Amino acid sequence: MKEQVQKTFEALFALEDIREVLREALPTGPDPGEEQAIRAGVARVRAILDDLEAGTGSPSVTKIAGSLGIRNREEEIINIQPIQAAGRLTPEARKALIAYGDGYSTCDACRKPFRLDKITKPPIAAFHEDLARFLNMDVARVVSGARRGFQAVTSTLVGKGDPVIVSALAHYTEFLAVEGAGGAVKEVPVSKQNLVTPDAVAEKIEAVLRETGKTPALAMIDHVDYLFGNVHDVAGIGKVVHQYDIPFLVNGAYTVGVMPVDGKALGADFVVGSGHKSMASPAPSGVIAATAEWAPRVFRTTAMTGDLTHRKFGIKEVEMLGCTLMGANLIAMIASFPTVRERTLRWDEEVKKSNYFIDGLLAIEGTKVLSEYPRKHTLTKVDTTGSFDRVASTHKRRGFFLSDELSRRGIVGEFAGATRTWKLNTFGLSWKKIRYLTEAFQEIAAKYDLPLATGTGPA
Ligand SMILES: Cc1ncc(COP(=O)(O)O)c(C=O)c1O
Repeated sequence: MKEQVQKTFEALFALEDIREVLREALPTGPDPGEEQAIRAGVARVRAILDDLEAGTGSPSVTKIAGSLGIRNREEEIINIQPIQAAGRLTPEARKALIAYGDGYSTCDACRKPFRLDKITKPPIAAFHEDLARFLNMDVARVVSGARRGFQAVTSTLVGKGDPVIVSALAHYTEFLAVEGAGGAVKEVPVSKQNLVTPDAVAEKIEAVLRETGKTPALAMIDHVDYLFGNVHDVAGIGKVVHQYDIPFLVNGAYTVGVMPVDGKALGADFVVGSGHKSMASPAPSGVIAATAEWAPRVFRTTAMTGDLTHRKFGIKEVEMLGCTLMGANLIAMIASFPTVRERTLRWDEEVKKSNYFIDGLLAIEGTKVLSEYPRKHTLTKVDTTGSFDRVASTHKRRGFFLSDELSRRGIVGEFAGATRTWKLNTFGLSWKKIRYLTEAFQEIAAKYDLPLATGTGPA
């Protein structure tokens, strides 16, 4: 059924393509080139059909999305929204959403042993193995968001009153996961550069030991934090926490799916990633991976039986509530995976683009970068109080003037009216778009007489 629906969609869009091609190819009036034009048209139609048959082809997802009233935003605009950048879907994922939208669409061929990660058709089992390999971990599961990964680990390892090490830049969902398990967060302060250092982690552990007499049940550190997009020395921190025999969770919400992440090299016992944030997947989706040492605990199967019926559910994993990411979200995640895996290898280029843009922004006098600089990530916090915000104070649109100017140039994603200290993300923008973006900001600066400085560094 699913395949039929997809085929019908494709056929419809192919027809539309054909019509467009013919419209272009056929001249409106009598024309000596008519026959040639028709031939060219037919050749293009044939190419479209060939593509279709080969499954490589052109029934563009933009059109599918368009027919459903969904705009394919990124084709028309430049989006610098800080948290969406690496979650945007691939065309393959968009197709998968349509084909697998029905409820339990992934479960048609669920056979013994009845569990999502064991399904071979579609190849969900193989995807789990790919995911573990991708992160250089031993076992992986999909979850509905990074937060459910944190929760699985805290619920397994953290008991009432247990201290848990997090950083002062930890995401709120880590706090909630600790709270849900009855634990107590112990925050590691950050350095002047807003970095979490191994030394600071060691000091905090010592302080916790002194104050509570307890070894922390878990350390959870964000590989890249959500506030500054700074890259923290998680490998160094991993070494420290292991000296105290504390299990270590690396929160890769901003790294898994955009840059290479080698869990074992980081000393991670658990790596958690966010599908909708960084793996070109729909929300909610995410991943949790564990080492062979910890997997049996966090992915333990149920021992529960019914007291009346004595039913058993053997293979179902307690923390995963049996099965997790069923249906379209999972298949879309799988559909994006080849692209995601490949793009992590081009991370250096993403960082170069990020620095190119930030340098261009810093060239506008009064602008500062609050994140570490040069940039090591594409998520950056900037301070434009001394530049664009000076214009806002006298402009009749106040703080909205910058958003107005940007949207006139096809740039969206900043929080309109909240552009004093603010975050943006350049991930996935082509060099052409990066240059355009840089010029657009400088053009706006020039329009309002904000001078361009040379050799500007960070704050
Ligand atoms: C650093 C960080 N960790 C975790 C999360 C939660 O991720 P998810 O929405 O996948 O649960 C977010 C995003 O909201 C985040 O920015």
